[in-house]
Order: sequence, then structure tokens, then C-alpha cells
Amino acid sequence: MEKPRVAIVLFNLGGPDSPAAIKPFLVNLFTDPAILRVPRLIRPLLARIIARARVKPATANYAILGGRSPLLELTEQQARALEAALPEWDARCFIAMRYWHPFSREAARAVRDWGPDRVLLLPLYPQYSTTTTGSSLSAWREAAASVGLVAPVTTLCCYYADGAYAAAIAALVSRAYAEARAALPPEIGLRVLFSAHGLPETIIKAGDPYQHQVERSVAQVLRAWGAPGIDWQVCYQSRATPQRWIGPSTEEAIERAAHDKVAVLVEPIAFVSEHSETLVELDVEYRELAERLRVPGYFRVPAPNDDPGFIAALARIARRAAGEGDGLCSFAGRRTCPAAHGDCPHARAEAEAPPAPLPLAA
Ligand SMILES: C=CC1=C(C)c2cc3[nH]c(cc4nc(cc5[nH]c(cc1n2)c(C)c5CCC(=O)O)C(CCC(=O)O)=C4C)c(C)c3C=C
Ligand SMILES: [Fe+2]
Ligand SMILES: [Fe+2]
Repeated sequence: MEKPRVAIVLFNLGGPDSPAAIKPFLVNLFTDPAILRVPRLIRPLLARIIARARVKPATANYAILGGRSPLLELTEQQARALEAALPEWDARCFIAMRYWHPFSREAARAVRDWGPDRVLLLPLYPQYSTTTTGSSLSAWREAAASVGLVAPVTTLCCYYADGAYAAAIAALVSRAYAEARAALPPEIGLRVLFSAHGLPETIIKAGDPYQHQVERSVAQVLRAWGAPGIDWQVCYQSRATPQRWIGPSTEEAIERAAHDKVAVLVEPIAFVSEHSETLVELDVEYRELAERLRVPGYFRVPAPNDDPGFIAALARIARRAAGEGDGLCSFAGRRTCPAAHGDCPHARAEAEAPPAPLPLAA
């Protein structure tokens, strides 16, 4: 029997591939109506103003990474690993970035030319947000229509509570925790900071399920880890606009750790790849803050990248989604996750009997 030809489209945000790409990348990002929610007429101008203001700090950040984002290269590694993890399919992964190459249209053309039996849309964002997955899927739909791509589509909107995903993250956290513990004197406490990308508060108030799903991911990871008495906290990083963002911020969490005289192990719970917000913000800026505030230790859990457990989880998610057709977690033409304010229908089943949040150590 012939293997089914499955095109898996991996979505991520994208990052500049050279110093010259930083400004246009930022303009693309802030021109997205899902990111900058202002009237259409003033958006292009405002996007340019904000982008211009961010070019200098962003350029300094990317300079630390050699002048470019590593995101595409790491996503390509994930793509090859996922293809290898699905030997029962003739699977090919295509990458669609939202704000820099390869854009959705480039990916849609390549998918069309490959001629798949089915297209599986798989965002590399475990938690759904209108600013990330929602925006990427809107761009994809437009691109697919514009290049005349016609094939049955299965859309996965989120997998924040998936058991295999949580187990893969838990394995990474538990390994890093053991290493950090071994490096610390026994009398020093260690707190796990689950640091997710933040969002403006107004976006959450408008019904974006992201914050809820981040908290559910953390509960699932703690359940999969199964280590009793862990001191932990959820916090939000990468504030990018002057509005009020959801909190507590990762800076505040570090200040609290300094006050409590505990070391921290930072787990980037909403990111599946290393990029500027992990390699610079977490590894350079927040580390410096922790050292300045005399936090007794600062450690980080690596992003999953092409970790075999994480890739196996993605393969399982892909298999199950394709098996269940477009009913698993699809949008059915809607712009937001069907979960709206809460759990996705399929994720709710996975998340049954979540553990009670563990109390933070005094
Ligand atoms: C209002 C601004 C932003 C929102 C909302 C936002 C949401 C959001 N972003 C990610 C993941 C990534 N963001 C990345 C870069 C990036 N994001 C913003 C702004 C918002 N993000 C900016 C201005 C930038 C550029 C970097 C900078 O100027 O500091 C990246 C890629 C970075 C790279 O190195 O390649 C990712 C990935 C999530 C998950 C999210 C909401 C849930
Ligand atoms: Fe969903
Ligand atoms: Fe971002």
C-alpha cells in the first residue's frame, strides 16, 4: 500500500536573517492587526514608529547572536526530525514564518507543487494566542487561496495539555533541576520560574485563551514530572509595548526570588526553540538582573528544539490529528481557538484531574 503524502506546515514567528532584515521584520510584526490593535488607517504609520524605536535594542540583541536569529535553522532541524519520526507517512514538513522568510505564500506554493493527499497545519506554539497561532493561520488561509492550493486540511490549534508534550518538557525540566540542585549548596532553595512570552492585558480581556493555556501547560508539566514539593511560579517576559501586560513579569519573579533568597531555574514554557528571547533576554539580561540582585543561583532549562521526546510528542499529535480528521481541534473558519476563554475540547480530556497548584515555599 502506498504511504499517504502528508504535508505538515510548521508555523513560527520568524526572525531576521541579517542585520538589514531587522527593521523590515519589525515593521511586518507591528503591522499585523493581531499584534497592534489600532484603527487600520493609523496602523502602518504607528508600526513604523514603534519599529524604528525598537531597531536599536533589537540590533544589539541580534548582534549577540551573530547578527541573525537562529530560529529558521532550528525549525529546519525540527522539520527533518519530525519527518523521520513519521515513517508510516510520506511526510514532508514545510516552514511558514509569520514576519520573515519563508513566508506563508512561499510555503503554500511549495506545498501546492508537492501535491499532498492531506495538509496538516501544526503551529510551533503549544498554547493558542490570537497574536501567534491565530495570526499565522489567517495568513496561511489567505496565502493558500492566493496560490490555488486545494487539498484536505487538518488544523491543530494547540496542544498545551497534551500528555506526551508535557512529559517531554517535564523530562527537560527534571534534568536541568537535578543539575542545578547538584551545583547549589543544600541549604539554598531552588524555584522553577515557568517564563512565558507575555501579552498586553487588553488582548487577554478580549478573550485570548493564551494565559489560561500557559497555566494549564504548567500544571500538566508538574503532573508529568511528579516531583513533590517543588517551589514554582508562572511569570511573563518580553514586554514589547508601553501598555499594561499580563504579570507577574519575569523581572518581578526574579526580584521575589532575591527577596526569598532562593536560586531560580527558568523554563521557557511557551517557546519550543531557542531564539533572541531565550538566548539574550533569559541568558543575558535576566541573568545579569539576578546577579545584580544577588539571587543565589540562576539556571535555565533549554528550549526543546529537536529533543527526541518533544519531536515524538509532535509526531503523536500529528498522527492523532490526521486520524481524527479536521474535527480534532479545528477552527472551522473561526478566527479564535474554539476554547475561547478556557480549554480546547480535545485538551480538556487530557487535562482531567489536574494537580492542585503546589504552594510556593515561604
Ligand atoms: C506587541 C508585541 C508582541 C506580542 C503580542 C508578541 C507575542 C508573542 N511573541 C512570541 C514569540 C516570539 N516573539 C519573537 C520576537 C518578537 N516579538 C515581539 C513583539 C511581540 N510578541 C518583538 C518586537 C519581537 C522581535 C524581537 C525584539 O525586538 O526583541 C520571536 C522571534 C525572535 C527571534 O529571535 O527570532 C518569537 C519566537 C509569542 C510566543 C507570543 C505570544 C504568545
Ligand atoms: Fe485549541
Ligand atoms: Fe514576541
